[in-house]
Amino acid sequence: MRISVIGCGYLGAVHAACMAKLGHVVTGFDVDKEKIDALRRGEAPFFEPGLPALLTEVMATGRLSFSDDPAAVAGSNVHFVCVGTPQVSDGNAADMTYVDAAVTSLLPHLADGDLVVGKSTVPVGSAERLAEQIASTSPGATLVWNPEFLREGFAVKDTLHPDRLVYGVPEGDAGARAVEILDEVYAGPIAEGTPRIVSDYATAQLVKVAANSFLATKISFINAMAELCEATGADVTHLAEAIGHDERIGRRFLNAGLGFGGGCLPKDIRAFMARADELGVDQALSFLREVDAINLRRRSRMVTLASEELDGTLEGRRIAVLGASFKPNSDDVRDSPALDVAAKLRELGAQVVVTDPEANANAKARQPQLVFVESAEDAVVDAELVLLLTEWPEFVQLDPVALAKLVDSPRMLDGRNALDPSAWRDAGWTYRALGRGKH
Ligand SMILES: NC(=O)C1=CN([C@@H]2O[C@H](COP(=O)(O)OP(=O)(O)OC[C@H]3O[C@@H](n4cnc5c(N)ncnc54)[C@H](O)[C@@H]3O)[C@@H](O)[C@H]2O)C=CC1
Ligand SMILES: O=C(O)[C@H]1O[C@H](OP(=O)(O)OP(=O)(O)OC[C@H]2O[C@@H](n3ccc(=O)[nH]c3=O)[C@H](O)[C@@H]2O)[C@H](O)[C@@H](O)[C@@H]1O
Repeated sequence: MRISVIGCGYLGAVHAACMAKLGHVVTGFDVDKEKIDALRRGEAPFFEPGLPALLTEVMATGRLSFSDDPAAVAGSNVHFVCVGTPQVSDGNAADMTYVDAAVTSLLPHLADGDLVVGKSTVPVGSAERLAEQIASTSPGATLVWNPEFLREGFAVKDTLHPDRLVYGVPEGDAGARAVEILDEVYAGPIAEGTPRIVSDYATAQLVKVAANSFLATKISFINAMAELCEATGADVTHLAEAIGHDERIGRRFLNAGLGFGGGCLPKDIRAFMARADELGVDQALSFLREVDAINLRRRSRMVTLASEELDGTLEGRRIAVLGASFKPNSDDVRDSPALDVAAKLRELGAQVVVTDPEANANAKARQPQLVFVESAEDAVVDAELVLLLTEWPEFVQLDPVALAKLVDSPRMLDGRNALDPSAWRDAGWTYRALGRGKH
């Protein structure tokens, strides 16, 4: 198959490389020339484990190329739309300008029989609108909605071996033909037994936001329990373990702490609420307002705990922050809880020194007033308080005995319930964590 991928960010660059790995001939197009130049050199423009090696491997086959020229997509038969859908600056809705621009730039290059495959996360109803637009200029082309469920940090594995495939197709022959073509595109995962669900446009678009809403709700549920644990002296990590043994509940996504961030869960639940509002069914999703509120409360709780640890005075106090990315194994700082807390502490007068194994540069671009250093050891020198805000393995494995010698006062606030409290206490630290014991 000849495939084009429009938008080569966290989703698109991985998708393009994985499609080439599956044996297709792929052209990646992005309007960001710097990103395209890096990809052309075989360099991943962001940190994603496994992507650099995959790029090297598939570019050597000659099956993968990149361009910043929209005309480069001509000649491909399947066009994946992978551009961003961030939150609008003045509200909660998804900003559809990038998707609209991508489809508009694609239209002049579409041929009869081509498939346009939407992968971006969009408000339900977008596919129907875009299908009409495509039909008005290229009636021989068909739109499919094929949402993506990959996780950053596992993006290559999740794309090559997805846990399910969802196709939203139009009715009739065009839909049936679209299914056949997509089955050919995903022949590799399908041969491995990946389940595939074929449905209509509306369902396919809703599946994506429903999945992210469920995940966000699960995290906020355990963080609500963490609030109860803080009020009662209970331990949320034991609670999560105990309820997680019930297979109907499951242990995954029950890690209490600073809550969810990133370029997806927060903006997706807000955009979903905004869309429900437009559809007149806002009450159906009113619980997501609470999910969002619980999530944001964890960040302010962390700031309060930091202040309490320092006897109510943040002004001029030296605080080390371990972690800036929204989760480990990613350099993504979009809506990062860690960076948010670090910025707030600085705003309140603390001298904050931040370190992250991969996200320092991205974090500095967003919060240039913060001080960034290269290692945890550098960050904690003379610190009166250390905050673990992103549970990178290198932070979780830090030696509390060695670190105690570098700090001014051995006080640890664990924002991710990632450390072994007794190891830190035995090394002379005051250890506190979100949702663990009475604060
Ligand atoms: N990042 C993730 O883990 C996942 C993201 N998604 C969804 O995928 C979409 C993309 O997300 P990310 O890759 O994270 O965003 P991103 O911001 O990393 O990448 C978007 C890319 O699109 C490019 N772009 C913008 N307008 C364009 C145009 N008109 N033509 C060509 N390229 C254009 C940008 O330059 C950028 O490189 C979003 O809707 C997101 O919700 C879905 C599943 C996973
Ligand atoms: O739509 C998307 O873009 C993607 O969003 C999430 O993936 P991702 O944002 O990469 O990261 P997650 O692993 O879901 O973590 C999201 C946030 O939740 C937090 N989290 C996760 C799990 C948990 O138990 N507790 C918790 O606080 C993480 O620290 C992180 O800040 C979904 O997991 C993917 O399935 C989806 O495709």
